[in-house]
Amino acid sequence: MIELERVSKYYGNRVGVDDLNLSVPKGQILGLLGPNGAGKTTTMRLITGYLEPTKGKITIAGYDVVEDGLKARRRIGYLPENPPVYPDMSVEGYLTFVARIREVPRSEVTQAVQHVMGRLELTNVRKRLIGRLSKGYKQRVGLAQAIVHTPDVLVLDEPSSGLDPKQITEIRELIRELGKEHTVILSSHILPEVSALCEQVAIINKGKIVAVDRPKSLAQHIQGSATLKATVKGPREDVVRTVQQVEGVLAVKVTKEGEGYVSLSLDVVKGSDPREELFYTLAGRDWPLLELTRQEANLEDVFLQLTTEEAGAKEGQRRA
Ligand SMILES: Nc1ncnc2c1ncn2[C@@H]1O[C@H](COP(=O)(O)OP(=O)(O)OP(=O)(O)O)[C@@H](O)[C@H]1O
Repeated sequence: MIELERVSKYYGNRVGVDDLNLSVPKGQILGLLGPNGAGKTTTMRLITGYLEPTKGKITIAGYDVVEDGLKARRRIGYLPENPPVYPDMSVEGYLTFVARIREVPRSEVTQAVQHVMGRLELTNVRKRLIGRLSKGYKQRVGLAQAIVHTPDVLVLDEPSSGLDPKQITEIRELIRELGKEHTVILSSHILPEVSALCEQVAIINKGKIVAVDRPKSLAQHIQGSATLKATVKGPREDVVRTVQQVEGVLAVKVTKEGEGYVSLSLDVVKGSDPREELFYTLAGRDWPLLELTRQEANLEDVFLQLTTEEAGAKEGQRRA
């Protein structure tokens, strides 16, 4: 339903996105995850035809967004990061206006607006001015304007930004519902959001897609390279030096230090489990091990590993 082939967008000589390939099949919810400035908004604007790619090809339901712009755009509903809502219009008035712009046939406008207001639970506030609504309701209006012309594809840029936790839960529930009927691509820098909603995640960093997979599989990629958390009663420097020498331990970081004890976070070699050796080594030095836990990698670790230069370099060294 959404295809990007070798798409680049440069702003002058500045890279917005570089050589992106992405394919979202019908009915899927794909999350585009990346830190600030990674290129998420640029990707969204390219897909929706608001920006033209410098290079490459984008198609929506088979229509090229540049050559067949109108046909492609009819199939897209877009919720920008800051939706241009009109504060002085009523909810119903605004949605009617959008339905006309989006070329809903005249005879169907009223029904389309009623339907979408029902769907997003806006019927009770239909006469209210948008400017007087809470941020959560404004976001519902934003979603309503995106679906009023029943598009195949929904493009949602940071749909929960600026919402409180209760509103976030509500918006997520709505997006999950919408995902049953639409193909959705949403951008976010919030990991739990992406893991909770999306079947596929594309991680974008510095304009490039660095990984695409199911959230679970992404985490499994680096599983085995789990971290150990240990608290040891003993002198800081000696403990760190000794632990560093245990086979399978890659790096040691002190996370906390108290009177006579030290807490450590240990990176370990993929697939190895140095816990036993660690126990005997510390016992041999008469340093009681107060705590030892193993933490499997999660999506957050993958994200950090793929988007942090320092971590990336470290991973490179490990592989080498
Ligand atoms: N109109 C523009 N002119 C010049 N550079 C731009 C423009 N828009 C974006 N960029 C640059 O392109 C890169 C990608 O920006 P983009 O807004 O797509 O990132 P993002 O992932 O959406 O970030 P955020 O989460 O902060 O919104 C950044 O380096 C940004 O500075």
